[in-house]
Amino acid sequence: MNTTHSTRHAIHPEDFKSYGTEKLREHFLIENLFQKNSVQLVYTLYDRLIVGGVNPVDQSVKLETFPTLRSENFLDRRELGIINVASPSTVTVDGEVIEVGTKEALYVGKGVKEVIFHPAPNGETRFYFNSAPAHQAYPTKKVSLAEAETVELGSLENSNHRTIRKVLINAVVDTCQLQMGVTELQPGSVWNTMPAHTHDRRMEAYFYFELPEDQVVCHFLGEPQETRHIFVKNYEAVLSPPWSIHSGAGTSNYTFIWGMAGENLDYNDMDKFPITDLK
Ligand SMILES: O=C(O)C(=O)C[C@H](O)C(=O)CO
Ligand SMILES: [Zn+2]
Repeated sequence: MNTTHSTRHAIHPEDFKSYGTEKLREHFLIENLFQKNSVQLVYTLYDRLIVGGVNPVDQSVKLETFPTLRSENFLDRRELGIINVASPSTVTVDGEVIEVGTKEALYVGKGVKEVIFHPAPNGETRFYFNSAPAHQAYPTKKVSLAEAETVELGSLENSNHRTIRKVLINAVVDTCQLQMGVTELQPGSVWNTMPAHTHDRRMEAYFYFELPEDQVVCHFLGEPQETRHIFVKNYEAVLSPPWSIHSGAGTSNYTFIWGMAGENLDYNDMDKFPITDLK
């Protein structure tokens, strides 16, 4: 088996308040997502979203089921959103070879039996993925950046000028509950998702990349009136329960992938907090 998996339990916001650095990192930070020729994944009990990474270097890597799922194939009861965060490469979905360029996305629906990730010719291959329980089979679809719903937010003056590309959202592709996108900070801008928000009906995971190796993002989480922070490095992810804000400030600009699952597919269903009310 080429898969390493672990489980993250859901945390009560009152308990969260007592957590120190080590516990916060243990429960919310996901490190080491890319290990040579393997799938690394975390099964969360936040809407049962799976956060994973695949790093095929010199051999193809198959997405295999694992004991927690108790299903014959990974996607027997799930859907999958993949985003390529390195060189252009290919993924085979039930025998069909699909080219996935850098930052392009691939939605794979429930019922697909075989997903195989292939190394890029230069060996620089990293696929990030999220998977959520699914109750309907929707077709597999590749989504290019040009097909994404794109919005520009923020300003250089407020250090938060960024481009949000909603690649896997219901205006672009049919999904059961998964939504994913790529947000790029412009040079000189370091703040994502400010004003910060929560969305009670969906959990979220943020995955940071294109962050220089010697730089970090200070990611904020917790209820808006009582926040905590985690320092995050390149290729690391942070879980955000529905009651938590998710926002970060980097020591440089960077890119991140957001992925959500839960009660609805309404990206705009979020409660924004005035910056001056955060504590
Ligand atoms: O920079 C941002 O703002 C975001 O990318 C926000 C995410 O899309 C998000 O949190 C959606 O709920
Ligand atoms: Zn959000």
